[in-house]
Amino acid sequence: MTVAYKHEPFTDFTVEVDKLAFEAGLKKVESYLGQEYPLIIGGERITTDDKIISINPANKAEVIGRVSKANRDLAEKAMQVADATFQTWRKSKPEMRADILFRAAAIVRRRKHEFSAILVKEAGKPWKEADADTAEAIDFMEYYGRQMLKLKDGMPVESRAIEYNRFSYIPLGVGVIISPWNFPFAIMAGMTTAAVVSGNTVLLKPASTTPVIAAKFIEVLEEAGLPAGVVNYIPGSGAEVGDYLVDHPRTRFISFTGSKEVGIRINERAAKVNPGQIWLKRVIAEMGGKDTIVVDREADLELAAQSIVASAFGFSGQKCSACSRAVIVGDVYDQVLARAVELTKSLPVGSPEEQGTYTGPVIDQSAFNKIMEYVEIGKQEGRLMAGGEGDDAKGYFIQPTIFADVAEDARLMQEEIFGPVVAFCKARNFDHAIDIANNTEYGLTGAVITNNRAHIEKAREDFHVGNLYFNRGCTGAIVGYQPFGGFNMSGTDSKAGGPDYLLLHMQAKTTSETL
Ligand SMILES: NC(=O)c1ccc[n+]([C@@H]2O[C@H](COP(=O)([O-])OP(=O)(O)OC[C@H]3O[C@@H](n4cnc5c(N)ncnc54)[C@H](O)[C@@H]3O)[C@@H](O)[C@H]2O)c1
Ligand SMILES: N[C@@H](CCC=O)C(=O)O
Repeated sequence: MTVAYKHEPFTDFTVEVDKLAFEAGLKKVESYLGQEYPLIIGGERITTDDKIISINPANKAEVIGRVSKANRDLAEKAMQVADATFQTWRKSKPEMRADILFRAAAIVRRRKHEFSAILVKEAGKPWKEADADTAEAIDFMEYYGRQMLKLKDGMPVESRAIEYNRFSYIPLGVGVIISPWNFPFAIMAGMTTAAVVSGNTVLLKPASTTPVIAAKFIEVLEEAGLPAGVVNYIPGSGAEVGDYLVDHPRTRFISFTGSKEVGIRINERAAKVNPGQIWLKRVIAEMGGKDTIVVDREADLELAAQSIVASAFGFSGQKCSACSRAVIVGDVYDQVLARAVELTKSLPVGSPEEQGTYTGPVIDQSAFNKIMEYVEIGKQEGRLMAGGEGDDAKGYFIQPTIFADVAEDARLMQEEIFGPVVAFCKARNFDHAIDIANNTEYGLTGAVITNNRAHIEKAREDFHVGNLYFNRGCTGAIVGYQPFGGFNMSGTDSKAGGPDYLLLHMQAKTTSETL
C-alpha cells in the first residue's frame, strides 16, 4: 500500500544546509561537464560521430555534454527494438511498472540538487526554478505510479446472470515522446513515465538544447529496474528524426510538448495513414500560450503587481504559462503599472549559478534574436517602461521588459514571444478585460486578481483557458493539484498531472464471457 500522494516540497535556500547542498550539487555537475553521452537503444550504448553539443546558455564557452545524434537508420533500429519489447512489456504487471516509477522518484530525490544543478547549467534555470523543475519530475513519477494502480483493474460494468463482463485498459504500443527544453526534466520525465507505466514502450527524443538531463534520467530508470528497450534514448534533429518517427507506420501514438507550429505539423503528418499502418495514430499535443493576468478595479493591487512580475519574468518568461499580457481595468491601470515597473527594475539579472539571481539567460542565440526582434516591435506598439536591452556577449541575457499602452490586437498582445517581455493593456471595464483576455488563438493559462465575487464567477464561466487562477499568478501548476493543459491552439487539453492523463496512453477493452 503506497502512502497518499503529496507534492514534493520546494527547497528553502535561506536554510544554510540546503544552500550548501545545492552548491555541492553544482560542484558535482562541474566534475562531469563535457562528458560524452551515447544513444541508448535496447540498452545498447551507441556512439555516433555526429554530435549535439549542449552548452551553458549563461556561458557559451562551457560545454555541458557531447551527445551522440540519431539519424534515420538509428531511429529505425530504435523503432524495431521498441516494437519487439512492447510484446513483453505490455504483459508486465502494472504494480511492477508503478514500483519502477516510485524507485526512480526516490533515486532522483536522493540526488535532487545534482539534477537541479544540471538544469542550472544546461537550461540556465535559477536555483528556485531548477528546484521546482526537479520537484515536478518527482511528482509526475509518484502521481502516475499511483494513478496506474487505480486504473489497473479497469472500471466496473454491469453483467447479467449468464455472463461476466469486464472493462479494462490495455496499452497502445510504441509511443514517440518529443519533449521541449523549457521544463527539460519535469515534462520530459512526465511524458515518458506516463507512457511507460501505462504499458507502452517509447522512443524519447529530447529537445536538442537539453539532451544531457534526459541522458541522466535514463540512467535513473535503468537503476530503478526498467528493462532494456522500454525507453530508447534517441536525441536528434526534429526535422530528420522527428518527421521520420511521426510518419512511421509502427508509431502508435505521439506525445509532444512544444511550439504551436511543430504541434500542428505533427498533428497533420500523424493524420496520414502510411503503407503498412493499421491504426489511426493518437496525438497528445501540448503547445504554446499567450497568457493573461486580468486586474479588476476592486483588487489587491500589490498582489496584482507581484503576480504579474513573477509570472512574466520567472525563468525569463520561458514558460508556456508565462504572463505575457497584463490587462488592467482603467481606474487602477497606472497604479499597477507603476508598481510592476518598480518591482521589475529591482530584479537581479545574471548568472543562474548565483543564488540571488532572479532572471538568468534565455536558451540560445535564436531565442535571443527572436525576443530582441519583439522588443523592437514593442517599441513601435507601446511605451517601453523597463528593460529593453540584451547582451549576448557571454550568454544570452535579456533585461525583463515591460511595454505599456499596447493595443489589444497588437502583435505583442497576440504572438507568443517566449521571453521576458510583458505587454500592459488598458481595459474599459471587467467585461472588456475578459474579452481582451480571450482575444487570442491560444487558451492555456490565465489569472484574475479581484475581490469581486460576481467577477470571479463570470471569469470562471467565460475566461476560456485550460488553467484559470484567482488571486495569484498564472504559472506554477502542481502535479495532482492543478492538472495542466490548454484549449484552442494551446493543444489537445491533455491534462498533464491529472487523473485522466494516463488514459490517453491506453485503449479500453471489453470482454464478455458467457457462463
Ligand atoms: N502546453 C504545455 O504544456 C507546454 C509546456 C512547455 C512548453 N510548451 C511550448 O513549447 C515551446 C517551447 O519549446 P521548444 O522551443 O522546445 O518547442 P519546439 O516546438 O521548437 O520543439 C519541441 C520539440 O519538438 C522537436 N521538433 C522540432 N521539429 C520537429 C518535427 N518536425 N517533428 C518532430 N519533432 C520536432 C524539437 O526537437 C523538440 O524536441 C513554446 O511554444 C511553449 O509554449 C508548451
Ligand atoms: N506547468 C508549468 C508550465 C509548463 C510550460 O512551460 C506551469 O504551470 O507554470
